[in-house]
Amino acid sequence: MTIKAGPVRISTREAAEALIDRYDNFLFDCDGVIWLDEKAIPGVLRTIEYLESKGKKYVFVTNNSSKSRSDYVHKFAKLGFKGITKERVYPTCYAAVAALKDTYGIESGAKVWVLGDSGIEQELKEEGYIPLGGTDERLDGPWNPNSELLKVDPEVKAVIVGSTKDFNYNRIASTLQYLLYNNKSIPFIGANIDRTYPGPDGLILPAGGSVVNYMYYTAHRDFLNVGKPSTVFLDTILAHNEFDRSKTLMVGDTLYTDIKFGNDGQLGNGAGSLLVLSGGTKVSDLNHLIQNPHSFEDGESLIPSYFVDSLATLTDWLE
Ligand SMILES: C[C@H](OP(=O)(O)O)C(=O)O
Ligand SMILES: [Mg+2]
Repeated sequence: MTIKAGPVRISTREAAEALIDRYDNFLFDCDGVIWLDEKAIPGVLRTIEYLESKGKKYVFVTNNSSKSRSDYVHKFAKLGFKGITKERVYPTCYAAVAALKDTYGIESGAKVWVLGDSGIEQELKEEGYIPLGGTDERLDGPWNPNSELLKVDPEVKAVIVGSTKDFNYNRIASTLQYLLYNNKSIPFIGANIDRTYPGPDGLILPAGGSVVNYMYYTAHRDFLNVGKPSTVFLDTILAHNEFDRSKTLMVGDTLYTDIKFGNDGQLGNGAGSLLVLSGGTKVSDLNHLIQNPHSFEDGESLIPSYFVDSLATLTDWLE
């Protein structure tokens, strides 16, 4: 299947070289770009090492809030990536905690209700916040209408909802109490809008956006999305790393998070998004978007500047 117009397919050595020459800094999405669940995508490590040898700078940006930055450092090391420190990993659990202070002025020491995995709890503790809910074992098991955790702690200052596989009725019901409390006045931070993520062997799995949107629907109130495609998140990452926006490329496998993130953020002077086809988006999805951009919300902002089969393909030509 061929693409009719729009993004440039990187399919030759010259095109790969020109692409890499054009950018100094790379933002890499993780699920579907670097790994599929616990397995690295073959050849990706080689590409990262190649970029490193060319003096390129890079960081990782993931909407998966289940793991903290320290957990991700371990995951990278386990998969053979060298020298990936905490400062180079931006999961949305980190972004959610940053938003407490930066967006809502909530000081450390405050209690925060969590519907999500330990990544959020760990990042909260690191900044001196007190997580409630989250992985608390009293929320495991069958529905308990007498649970003490259905009573709102009035000291809770915010609710963070993100990715979790432990999404059960006790957790939903307790979280709902906080989201409705005091005329819905407690800030509601969403750490993920992804509907699905690509698992191994082509399996498509529900992602954290399904959890966040469940709470959005049942509480009937909006949330602040702190993850991709938030331009606030992008600006923070660029500022931390002193990356020149015009020399930065976003590499991702999802159109409405990664590609929109690069496009809305005006990376690469308006040409700073590279779609890889190793994750959740197939060439037929891209074709469909290009042919019918107006049937998608803000469709133009989803079209990548470039696309390539996989990050690994770039170095297949270059070495
Ligand atoms: C899909 C997403 O992860 P990312 O692709 O942003 O690493 C997620 O796991 O919700
Ligand atoms: Mg991805």
